[in-house]
Amino acid sequence: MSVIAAFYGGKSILITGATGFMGKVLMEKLLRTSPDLKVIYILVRPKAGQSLQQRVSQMMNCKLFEKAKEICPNIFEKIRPIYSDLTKPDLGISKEDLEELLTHTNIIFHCAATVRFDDPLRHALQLNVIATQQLLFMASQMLKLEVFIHFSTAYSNCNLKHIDEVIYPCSVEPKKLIDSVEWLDDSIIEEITPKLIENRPNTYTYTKALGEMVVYQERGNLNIAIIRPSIVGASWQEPFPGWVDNLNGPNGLIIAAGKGFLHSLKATPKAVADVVPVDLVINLTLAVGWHTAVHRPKSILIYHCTSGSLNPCLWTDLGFQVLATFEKAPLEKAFRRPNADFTTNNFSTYLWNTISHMAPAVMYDFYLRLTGRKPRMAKLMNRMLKTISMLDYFINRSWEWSSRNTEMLMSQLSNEDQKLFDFDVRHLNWLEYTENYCLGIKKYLLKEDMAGIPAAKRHLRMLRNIHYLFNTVLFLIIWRFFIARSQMARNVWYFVVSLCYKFLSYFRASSTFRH
Ligand SMILES: CCCCCCCCCCCCCCCCCCCC(=O)SCCNC(=O)CCNC(=O)[C@H](O)C(C)(C)COP(=O)(O)OP(=O)(O)OC[C@H]1O[C@@H](n2cnc3c(N)ncnc32)[C@H](O)[C@@H]1OP(=O)(O)O
Ligand SMILES: NC(=O)C1=CN([C@@H]2O[C@H](COP(=O)(O)OP(=O)(O)OC[C@H]3O[C@@H](n4cnc5c(N)ncnc54)[C@H](OP(=O)(O)O)[C@@H]3O)[C@@H](O)[C@H]2O)C=CC1
Repeated sequence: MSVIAAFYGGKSILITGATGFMGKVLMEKLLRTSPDLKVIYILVRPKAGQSLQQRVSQMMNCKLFEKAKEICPNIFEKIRPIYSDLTKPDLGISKEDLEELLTHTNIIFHCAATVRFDDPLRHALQLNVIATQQLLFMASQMLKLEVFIHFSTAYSNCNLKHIDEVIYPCSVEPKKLIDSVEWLDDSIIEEITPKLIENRPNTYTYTKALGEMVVYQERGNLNIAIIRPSIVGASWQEPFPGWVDNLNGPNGLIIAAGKGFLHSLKATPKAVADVVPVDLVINLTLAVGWHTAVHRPKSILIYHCTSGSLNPCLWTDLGFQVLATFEKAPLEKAFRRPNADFTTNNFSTYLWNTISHMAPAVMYDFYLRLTGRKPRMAKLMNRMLKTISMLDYFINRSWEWSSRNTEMLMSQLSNEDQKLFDFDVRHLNWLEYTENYCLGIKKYLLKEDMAGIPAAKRHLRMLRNIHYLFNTVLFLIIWRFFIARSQMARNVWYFVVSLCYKFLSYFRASSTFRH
């Protein structure tokens, strides 16, 4: 019997961010491996015109939960959605719901956050810091709470090269900042944001660092652990390979490469793609929850969940594996043939952005206009270039994360738990993982049918022919232009034509001779 699975049996578990990428996988694994858990409270806000119940049933009816439903048939009874908006006072939770949570909750997994890189500081602070503070306050009143697991990111201290499993001090006290933004005007906050985040690239990494500090300062007697994953990618094995449902991290650019939008990307040749599969992160999280509750460490332990030091994969290798997969299983309705390369300096990046991104988009928009349709490609390209500029910082640098706590935990698991909750990234085969990742994007994110692959391949062949035709016509036009204007070009042209003629005559003569 798995010790970890048994630990979650009979427990009342509170998850924030359960409708997010990691939250769903966490919930799925809990229901599949500990179907005898008592209840999972999930804090949800209504969204896109859907009520709480509608959102939750739509989520639970997705393919991700199919296996869990077989093992835990009464899955809907195990989930108790609770209305909450984390940006509201007291997290927007009603008095009755709060009472229930305070009385019953045994375990908290705090996943909710804004992960946008361009969020205004006020909003990022509200979700990643103030909501965490409020949740800690609520946790401190819980009668049966055994453990509080906080999700941070390995990049919360990306201003450092080597990052240890410790909480680093922030230059501004989180509480002082929270007080200040209450009365500061939005325009002033925007002005001081670059000064506050200093050498971090965005408000996300900055507020995640502040969030950790708040956890440390307001820990009281709570039994807390912090998980710091790097870039979380599609599932590796569970509940099936390749599951992914959003455009974050590398996903958007993988699609852009597969659809033929992305043709060049600046990446330092030796920079490591520190991607970790979502199921591996969740396995570590559940192991940490068990360990922290049972062993009650004296201080807050931080667990890095990264791949670079134990099983590194470079962005360049990952990129070429992505292209190789889309060669075998192309995405439907590609704009151009997937054929991308990495650039290493700003000049070549600018050049290729102009030639292979903006120029085809502008030409295609011209064609759309000519055929009476609305141009849209240049807008899409600009959006992709904006995304690339936001991710540039992470693709062109490498970090070292120590992982002593994660390794210590691995050594404490039983043989069965090491298999059921495998978080050893050394077991990952990158080639196989990347292939499943791309196929997962095709199937689960873009909802493309694998039966459409022959048609997608035909479409790519047609694009290749258009490409050759276009290049030939372009060459002839340019050449005609030169010939008309320069004697030198005409001389070269006559020389080449006479050479070809002599070559052909020689071949014809030698083949006649042989017969
Ligand atoms: C040469 C071969 C290449 C082969 C491929 C190689 C791939 C290499 C990829 C390298 C990626 C490196 C990634 C590093 C990430 C480090 C992460 C640190 C880890 C974390 O802790 S947090 C989790 C990560 N968080 C994110 O990734 C969020 C990033 N996104 C944003 O902040 C915003 O979305 C962004 C980029 C600022 C764009 O904002 P905006 O322009 O306002 O657009 P919207 O988000 O509102 O969306 C509008 C529209 O675009 C679609 N969308 C959203 N995101 C993407 C995306 N990444 N790519 C493409 N399209 C995207 C979205 O669905 C919307 O569509 P609509 O139809 O609704 O308009
Ligand atoms: N994905 C990654 O690559 C990494 C993620 N992390 C961390 O892991 C955690 C989970 O990330 P991930 O699952 O990817 O993020 P998602 O963006 O997929 O999910 C965020 C979750 O937070 C919820 N949320 C956001 N705002 C509110 C609000 N105002 N009220 C209530 N709920 C809200 C969202 O709810 P709704 O559905 O209503 O929007 C959603 O459930 C985060 O803490 C993140 O910092 C760390 C490293 C890497």
